[in-house]
Amino acid sequence: MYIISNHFTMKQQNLSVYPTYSKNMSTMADHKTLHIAMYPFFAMGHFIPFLHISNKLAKRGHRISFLFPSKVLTKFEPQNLHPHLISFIPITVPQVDGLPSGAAITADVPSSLFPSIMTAMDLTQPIVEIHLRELKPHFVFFDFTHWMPALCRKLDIRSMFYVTSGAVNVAFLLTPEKKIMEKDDLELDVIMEPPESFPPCSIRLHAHEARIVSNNTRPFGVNISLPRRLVTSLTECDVIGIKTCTELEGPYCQYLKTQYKKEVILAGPTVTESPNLVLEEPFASFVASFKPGTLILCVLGSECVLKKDQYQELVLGLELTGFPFLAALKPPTDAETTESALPEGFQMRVKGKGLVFGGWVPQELILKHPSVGCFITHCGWGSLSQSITSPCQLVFLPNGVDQAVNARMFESDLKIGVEIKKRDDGFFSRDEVCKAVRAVMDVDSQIGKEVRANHAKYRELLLREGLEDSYIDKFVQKLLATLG
Ligand SMILES: C[C@@H]1O[C@H](OP(=O)(O)OP(=O)(O)OC[C@H]2O[C@@H](n3ccc(=O)[nH]c3=O)[C@H](O)[C@@H]2O)[C@H](O)[C@H](O)[C@H]1O
Repeated sequence: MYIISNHFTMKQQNLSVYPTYSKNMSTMADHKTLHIAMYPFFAMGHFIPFLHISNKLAKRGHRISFLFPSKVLTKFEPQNLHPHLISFIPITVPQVDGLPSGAAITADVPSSLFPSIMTAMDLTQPIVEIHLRELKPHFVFFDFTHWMPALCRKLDIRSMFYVTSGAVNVAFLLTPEKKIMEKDDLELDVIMEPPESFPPCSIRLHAHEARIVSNNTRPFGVNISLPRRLVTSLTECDVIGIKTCTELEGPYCQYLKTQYKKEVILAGPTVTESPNLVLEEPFASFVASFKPGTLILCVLGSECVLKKDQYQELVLGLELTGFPFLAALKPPTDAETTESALPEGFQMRVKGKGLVFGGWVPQELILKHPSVGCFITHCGWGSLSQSITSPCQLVFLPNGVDQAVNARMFESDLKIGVEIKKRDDGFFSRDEVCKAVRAVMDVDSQIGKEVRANHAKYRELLLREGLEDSYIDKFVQKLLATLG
């Protein structure tokens, strides 16, 4: 049972935040200018891609009303490149029993509390309805709020499930053919293998990853598991949008279109036009102190928190490589601080050539720095999108199951990087960390040459002049076509 500590009425919702543009901007008569409301799951890995697409659409004159939990709204203002077209609408999120006060997004809590973040978001449904009735957008872009399509139908608004995690993992795990909805106790080998009519690939899940999927039946938010929530969203939305491109995931997008019998619109790789920010201290001088192409950057997304033993294997593996490194790792679940989590004497040994940072680092900016020679990523789609267009070598260390599917595709299909090998129980050692890094950093080895050549090919493909624009233009045309 969840305690809702605030009762919301129209007057309590600060409706004066709406942009002062004339209402008829969103009349159907004017088909050239769309008005889109955005409401992504309360997580950095969702906010960031929704903001990217908002900037791309606003650049073409479309209006965006971005609904944000009031507590985090100001954090994103610097990334609003078109404030005259993108309005941030603060949403007062009910306090949920068990969530630390002040916690608003997944990055604020351990993964065990992610379901409560979802519950808080589910409880905003009445507030969201009030705003949508007032805003009257053409579309709502959403992802984890499976109740959004029904709410939109009631208000004569179109709904798009905007998938920020890439297509392959949704296609591998969440289609009717996979039957993940029907049976909670799917056999492991059914989960490990691609569905029957899945595009040819060498993607397979390991047993320890399949066990995570088969156990994923607990409620994620109010009375529904995450898989059921996502399949419901995919089934009931009017149109599916995906932050990807055919050059990377064409066959999987086609498969999703066949499975869900609806339009699948691709936004392209949406390489970010990050505001021209400059790398600041303490990172700027540390990163600049190394020769080009020698620094290992290790960032495991906004949510991953390792256990202390894995945390230590990872940092000791970085030390073993002999390369300088910068690792952004949240302190492990069973340790209070970074200092107490690091192995005895480690910080003295690596002083000046290794830095373990316990908080948020400007990943995109650091990735652009010439010192960076290798990026160890957890394979969240946002980080993978950035990694493909970066010149450095890639090592994959997936944490979640969708990240594991992404890692398999990038290593065994695209062949642009190497995944750190894990034991059958999912544990990885310092030696495996070192082996994977050295493999991609060795310009003379067969694997080193192969990943460099393939990575360069995809990087050139995705950075091709006009590619981004052609995807977004087509994206808008298909949105307009959906309005009929
Ligand atoms: C869709 C969902 O995104 C989630 O988000 P998560 O944050 O883990 O990963 P990214 O998508 O890489 O998003 C992370 C985003 O945060 C940025 N960043 C992160 C850490 C840091 O210290 N500094 C940064 O700048 C990074 O550059 C990227 O833009 C999960 O992956 C989930 O598997 C996936 O389905």
